[in-house]
Amino acid sequence: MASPKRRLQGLVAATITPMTEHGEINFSVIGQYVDYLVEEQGVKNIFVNGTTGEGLSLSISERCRVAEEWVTRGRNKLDQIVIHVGALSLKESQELAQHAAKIGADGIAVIAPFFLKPWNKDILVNFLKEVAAAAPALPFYYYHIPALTGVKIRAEELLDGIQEKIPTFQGLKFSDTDLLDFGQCVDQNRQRQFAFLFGVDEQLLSALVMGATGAVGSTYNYLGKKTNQMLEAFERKDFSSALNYQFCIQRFINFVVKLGFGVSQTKAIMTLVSGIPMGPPRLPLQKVSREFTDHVEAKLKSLDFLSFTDLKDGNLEACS
Ligand SMILES: CC(=O)N[C@@H]([C@@H](O)[C@H](O)[C@H](O)CO)[C@@H](O)CC(=O)C(=O)O
Repeated sequence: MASPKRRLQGLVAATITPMTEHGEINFSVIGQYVDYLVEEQGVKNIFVNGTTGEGLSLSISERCRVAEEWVTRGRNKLDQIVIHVGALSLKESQELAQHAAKIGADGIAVIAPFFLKPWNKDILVNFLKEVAAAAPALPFYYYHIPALTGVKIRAEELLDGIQEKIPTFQGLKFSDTDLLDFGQCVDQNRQRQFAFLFGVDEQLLSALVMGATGAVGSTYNYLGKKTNQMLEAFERKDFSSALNYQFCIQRFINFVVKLGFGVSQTKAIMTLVSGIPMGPPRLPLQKVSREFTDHVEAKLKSLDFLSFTDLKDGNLEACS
């Protein structure tokens, strides 16, 4: 059975795949990106080639090269690197899983195939099992994101008996707002050392209360430091401060959600906050407008989320 260094916990940044203006992957900034996450955001775990990384919009060879670059650049700097290897084709998924093992990744994750879909739990588990078996030494995570895959099989149902079928099963990345389902995943698996990684950043505090052991998300690329403050407050049982941090983070996410928020916007925000060029997204996603960037920059400043901001006295929006 796979034995990770230790259970994956804390914040995990769902990495962006940096691209050039011509739509090619910009490998040259990944080293700088690793340093930024560790030094500026205090985030030492990453989730590569997922939704935020446009993993499903990359070719198989691009996905392998991106994974390789993160593993190489992250060596001795990052704690854990999980590679998302989900694909519509089982063969491709297995190839990606084998590759992740070969390059020394710390784990693999898989979403449900979403074109020809598994229509019940057993079929989905069989698919996941075949992928996991291609990398028998790597911890395996199921990536539950029903709003995007359209596969609505409840995570709680999926977890029932999963380790008997998939011995390397190590945890769940839960990108959904159904806290009943999430809570029951935790409650029914208390004896197991699974990682319960929540994936809705604006609701993380509620998931911590339910027993989340960590979180994977796009905003930890640039709000990692702030979110870590929330985790620390929660840890020391200072729930009032934890709630203040969550509300502060929500103010920002609520603002961008109203403007229209997704992977393209994440790329633009990360460029703005980190100064590292993330480039445009790949089609079918569209580059954001200049207007969006201007609005977001003003908001980030008002919340004191940009390090170079001079916070004005009496700024009620900023969180301490
Ligand atoms: C649908 C989506 O992209 N959800 C994000 C969240 O981090 C999301 O951006 C955040 O909660 C803001 O809504 C993550 O769950 C996705 C993720 O972890 C990934 O990129 O694999």
